[in-house]
Amino acid sequence: MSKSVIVKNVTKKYKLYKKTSEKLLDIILPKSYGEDFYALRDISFEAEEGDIIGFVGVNGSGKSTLSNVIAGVIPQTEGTIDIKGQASLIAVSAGLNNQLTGRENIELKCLMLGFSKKEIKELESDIIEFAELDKFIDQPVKSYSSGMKSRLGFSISVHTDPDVLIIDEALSVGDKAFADKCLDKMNEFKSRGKTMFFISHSIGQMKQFCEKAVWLEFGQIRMIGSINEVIPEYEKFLNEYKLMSAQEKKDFRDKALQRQSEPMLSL
Ligand SMILES: Nc1ncnc2c1ncn2[C@@H]1O[C@H](COP(=O)(O)OP(=O)(O)OP(=O)(O)O)[C@@H](O)[C@H]1O
Repeated sequence: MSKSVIVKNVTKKYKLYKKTSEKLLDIILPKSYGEDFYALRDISFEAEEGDIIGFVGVNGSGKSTLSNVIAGVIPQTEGTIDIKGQASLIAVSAGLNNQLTGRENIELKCLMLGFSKKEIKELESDIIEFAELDKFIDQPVKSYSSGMKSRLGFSISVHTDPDVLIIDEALSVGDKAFADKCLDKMNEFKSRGKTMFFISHSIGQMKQFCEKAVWLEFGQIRMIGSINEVIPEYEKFLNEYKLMSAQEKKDFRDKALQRQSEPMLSL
């Protein structure tokens, strides 16, 4: 098997400012203003062709940030990501221009991926049919429900045949029938040996679909392995986490963030 995605020492740092003036000072003065916040810290793992990897973790653990960084939607602050081929992100709000119609979004996304006008015309009807948008396809996307946006995003992504597919909570907003249709399409991709990353708060969907899992905790990898190893440990943690009081959750989070902000030791 050959490697399709290599994520090496990836860190994503944000600056948190208390006021806009702090942000301005940070830009114009050499002294640093604002507080560093690590949404991802020193993430490394590799995926093989045909791997289906689930990202799990409680809210704010960095799943979407990691998806966006792998898809090239946002840049990492440090580290490298090597991808064999083209990656495509499917997320509820990803990649659609709200001012354009559904049809214009199809054209724009396909043009950006290097398809010719003729190829786009050939793909268009399949994309619209799969997305079940019918007459709404010529309405601006800003008038779409979150389910409609998700269906359009999913349909464009799967029909442009990416090598690496990243699905971030995109199935959670549609209805069951559409989710089943998407799962069928994802299974087709799986049988064709594509690499996929899958994020869902549904542990059932994770177990059904993924073979491996990366458990993120406040921007760092807590565990990585087969789905059968990681999910039981994650569920055990979730049961304990759910029982924590708001203060205990805050202490747990503060401790993790404290560990995270300590300087990293290099080996
Ligand atoms: N643009 C930004 N500026 C500052 N902090 C950000 C930014 N985007 C994300 N973060 C922070 O990074 C952390 C990770 O966020 P992310 O959305 O990746 O988590 P998640 O695991 O996908 O959460 P959820 O399950 O709620 O979707 C959060 O604490 C979030 O507040």
